[in-house]
Order: sequence, then structure tokens, then C-alpha cells
Amino acid sequence: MYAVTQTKLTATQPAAILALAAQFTDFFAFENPQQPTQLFGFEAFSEQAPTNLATAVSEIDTWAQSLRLNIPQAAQEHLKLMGSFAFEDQPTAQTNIWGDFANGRFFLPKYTLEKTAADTYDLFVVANSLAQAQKQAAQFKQALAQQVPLDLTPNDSVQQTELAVNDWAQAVGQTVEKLQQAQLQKVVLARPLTVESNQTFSAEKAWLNLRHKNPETYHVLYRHRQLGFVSATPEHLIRFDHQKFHTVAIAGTCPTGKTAAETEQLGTALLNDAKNRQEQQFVTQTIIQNLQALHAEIHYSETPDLLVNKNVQHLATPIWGHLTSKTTPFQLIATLHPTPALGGLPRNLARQTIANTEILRRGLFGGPIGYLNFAQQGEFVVGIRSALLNQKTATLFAGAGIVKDSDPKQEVVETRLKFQPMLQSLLEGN
Ligand SMILES: C=C(O[C@H]1C=CC=C(C(=O)O)[C@@H]1O)C(=O)O
Repeated sequence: MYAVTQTKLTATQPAAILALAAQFTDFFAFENPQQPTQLFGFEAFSEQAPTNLATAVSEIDTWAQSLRLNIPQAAQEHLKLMGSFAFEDQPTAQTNIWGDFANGRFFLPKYTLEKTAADTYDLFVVANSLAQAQKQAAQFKQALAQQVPLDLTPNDSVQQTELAVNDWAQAVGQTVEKLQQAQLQKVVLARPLTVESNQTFSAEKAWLNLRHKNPETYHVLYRHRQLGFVSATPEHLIRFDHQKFHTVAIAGTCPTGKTAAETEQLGTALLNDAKNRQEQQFVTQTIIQNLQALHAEIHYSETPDLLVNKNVQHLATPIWGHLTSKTTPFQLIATLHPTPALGGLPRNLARQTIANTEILRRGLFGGPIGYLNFAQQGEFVVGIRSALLNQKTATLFAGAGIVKDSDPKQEVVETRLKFQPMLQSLLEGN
């Protein structure tokens, strides 16, 4: 059995936590402001990067189950696996910028920090002996107390490039033709934008800026060595609490307005727009069908709500219920991912279209990212509105759902809006 200690930390702020994080090889941060959940993991006690995309879910599941055997019962709710699956389930011929993240990656942190009240956190440390865990907890507490908050001055931007945007618009046009011939019903096509800076990008700094500028979204960071993935996603994939689950079908987008009244007017038009309602219906129906195949008991809203973010708003249908079969959380993720909010319909044709159209492998962009404890509780979101930071280069990704009535020019504008949260966090001060 491993040994686990629990220590209460008071007067602690995210700015100090993120400053300390920069000293560790592996760091994960997850914030859901709605629940609210704020969770951090530092340094791998155990880690697993799938050797093969096709077997990623079963590899992670097997690893998780073997770790569980050595986690004391009292710590099973507190220790969490943190990480992400890749978007793809097969290698593709596209350029791969993802390094150690290419097949996804998970770790069990040595140090887990979980917010319990204002400025108050529980620190859990796992080690091979109690004496070691106690020593590490004391060292961590001392190091945290010594941190000075990170300097949040934004990086300079030497060059910003929307990669092959004209080719992308042309590919969207050709896809619309295929959609009109009814081979495909929907496909989500994404495109990259790179930012080159004179300074190294800091994932920790980007995460602090993201949460400041986008208080309504999730805030996620996963850094392994110099590769940092950050996301301000609005898209919840799945939350599980033993047999209970909750998910949301999100698809259909329009901008927010300059005033609250304008945002509301645009939102009402979105709710009544046939093209966007169809995009959203595909996602809702597919999620429900996939859950039905698992014999889950399912509830859902008959009509979508509006999910309003800073730059864009979406149609969103909550879906919840409970599992009646013996399905593990990772198997549930594999059943749902990719939903047609990131893939398309039919699923395999959409995946082929994505692989043949997009110039970069998606890697963690659009993949399920989150955490899971050893008592079947956890949450995964979809890694969109995101960027991969690698030294002085940031690669941002944004996609849009394409259906038979899509207009390539409008999809370019929509993806440009979806780059905004990340661009602002990397390049603009608070
Ligand atoms: C693929 C993205 O958004 C998806 C999620 C919500 C709405 C979407 C849409 O309306 O197109 C996309 O399906 C992205 O932001 O990169």
C-alpha cells in the first residue's frame, strides 16, 4: 500500500500555486467555476502515455485499476488521475507537433491540491512510506509559502499566422458540396494559428490570465516538461459520480454583442436559426443514442439553452442520468468521444474528412481532458479554445461545425472569434 497524508493549507492563492508549479516537470490545473472545483496536480508519482492510439483507453484503464490496488481506501476519493486522451484514435499522415502528448497522457500526481474554501486547500501527498509522504508535505508547504506571484506581463508577439486559411476555406466549400450530396451529415473542421514570440510562453501565466479574462468557462492546463496545453473550454464532456453522469450537447454558435441587450437579441436569433438548430440536434441525438447503447437511464431538456461566453454563445442541451451496466468512466468517455461537436456524422467518414483536410494532427485539441478519482468520481471536458505552448511558439486551434448550409466565409469568421480567448490571454495584459 502507498502512504497518503492530508494537510490543510490556508491563506493560499492561485498566483502562488502557479508560481510553484513552474518548478515541476508535470503540472495539471482544472477549474470548473460553476461547481465550483479547483484542483491542481504536481509531479508524477506514476504516469502513463498510451503506446498506441487505438488501445489508449484500455491502457489507461488497466493502469488505473492496478494503481487502485495500492491506494488506501480512505484516500480513494482524494487522489486523482489527471490527464488527457488525444482526439485521434488512429495515427494519421498529418504533421504532429504534440511530442509526448501525441497519444494522450495521464499521471497520478505526487502532490494534489484541492480548494475547499476561500484561500483554503487540502494537500494530499502520496509516497511509498508515511515518513516520506510527511517529509514531502512539509517541504511542499514551505516552498509554497515562499512563492512570489508570477509576473503576468504578456509576451510580445513577433508574428501571428493563420496557417493555410484560404485552403481551409476552400476545403470547407468542397465539404459543403459533399454534405449536399448527403454522404456526410456534419463534420467539424479546425484550423491552426501560430504566434511566435521573443520570449518563452508560460503555460502557468496563460492559465492565470485565462481564468481572469474568461470567468465563465473551464480553465485547464496540462504541462509536461516544456510542452504546455491550455484551454478555456466551455464544453463539458462528462461528469460522473459513481453511477450518475451529466453531459451537455454543445453546438451552434454566434457572437456575443457589445451590450447585454445585443447579446440577448443575437442569442434569440441563434435559438431560432434552422442551420444551428440542426448542428445542435445532431450532437444531442448522437449522445443520447450512444448512452442508450450502454443501457443508461437518460434525461434531457427538450429544447436547448444558451451558453454565453465572452466572445461567442452556443446552443446547449443538458443530458443526465445513470448507468445501469458495469461501464467504467473511461469506457463511457470512449463511447461518447468524439461527439459530433468535434467529430461529425457519420463518425468514421467525419474522421476521415478531418484527417484529409486539416494540416496538423489535433492531439489534445478536442480530446477529453480532466480528472478521475479512485471512487468513480470525476469530470472531463473537451479541450477546445486551446493552444499548445512550446518554448517561443504557441499553436492555437479553432474549429466549426460544417453542415450543408454552411458558408465558408462565415466559418472563417467564427473560427477567428474562437481564437480570441487564447490570443487575449497570451498577448494582452489584465
Ligand atoms: C470545435 C470548436 O467548437 C465546437 C464546440 C461548440 C460549438 C461549435 C460550433 O458551433 O461549431 C463546435 O462544434 C472550437 O471551438 O474549436
